[in-house]
Amino acid sequence: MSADAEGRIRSWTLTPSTPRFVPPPGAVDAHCHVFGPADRFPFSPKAKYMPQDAGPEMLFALRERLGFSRNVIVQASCHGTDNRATLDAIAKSNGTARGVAVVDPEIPDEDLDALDEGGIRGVRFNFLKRLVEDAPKDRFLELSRRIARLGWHVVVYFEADILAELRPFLDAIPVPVVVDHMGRPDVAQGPDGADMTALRSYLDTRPDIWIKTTCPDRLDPAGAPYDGFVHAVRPLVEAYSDRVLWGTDWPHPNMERLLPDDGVIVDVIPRIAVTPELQQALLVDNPTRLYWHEAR
Ligand SMILES: O=C(O)c1cc(C(=O)O)oc(=O)c1
Repeated sequence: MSADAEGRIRSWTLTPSTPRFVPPPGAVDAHCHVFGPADRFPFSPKAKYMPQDAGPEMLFALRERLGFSRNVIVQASCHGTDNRATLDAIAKSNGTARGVAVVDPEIPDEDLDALDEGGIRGVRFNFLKRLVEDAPKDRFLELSRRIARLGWHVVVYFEADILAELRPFLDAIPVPVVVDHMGRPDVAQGPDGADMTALRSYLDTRPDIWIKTTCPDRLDPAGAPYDGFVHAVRPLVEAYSDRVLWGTDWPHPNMERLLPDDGVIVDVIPRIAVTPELQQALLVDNPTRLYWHEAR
């Protein structure tokens, strides 16, 4: 594990390998984060982990190395509801990054407008108890109604064992829903296992539910080259090709014990999206529709 003198943890590899796969022009890393820099953007007092700085310069250098053109920066839980680090990274991107915020559900409309101006296109609701203290469903629902006027969506992060319990809440969300890391299915169950079956039946209820086919490193206990992840996820990419997204998840919050290699993670893409058409949808067309829709 890599911790510095202050106990701040590094969860990313400093020298990722260069992937063999070359993403199509305009490819979007649609799930990544920034941490700090903490001297300008301190972490939340409620943060469940204290990472080393991983700011926009590092993110954009990685993007270059991996062959991507754009980023969607998702507010990390360690920054709580203070979105300044995410907004700062978007502002430094010259229009090549958009973001997803975490906000207090009672945020005033003017503050939502300011976030929209700063490149935010959705809000994230996190249901992982190891990351956040509470997830007030009623207040989240009210907020999801209020963001409809902005054309935003909701991003939800939950684990497979609570999908059934969350269904009434999820079904009531009146804007598009993006499911982080596919709702963390047990990929070892395979493509027809209970978790994937439950996810598919949720996806089949509405055409505006999207999934991020991300995090082989988190979801495949067998590790690289992530054969179990590929086996379980490839059929999903094929069945829902117009509503799948992909991202590195850099700087891989809480993955300090395994330090995922981003180059290896990128090389999973052509194994889950096996044709140029599927790759174009996953990496370019779908994220453009969701995050750069005004530019079409
Ligand atoms: O599984 C995680 O630990 C994790 C944490 C965060 C976050 O802290 O925001 O974001 C993610 O996408 C995944």
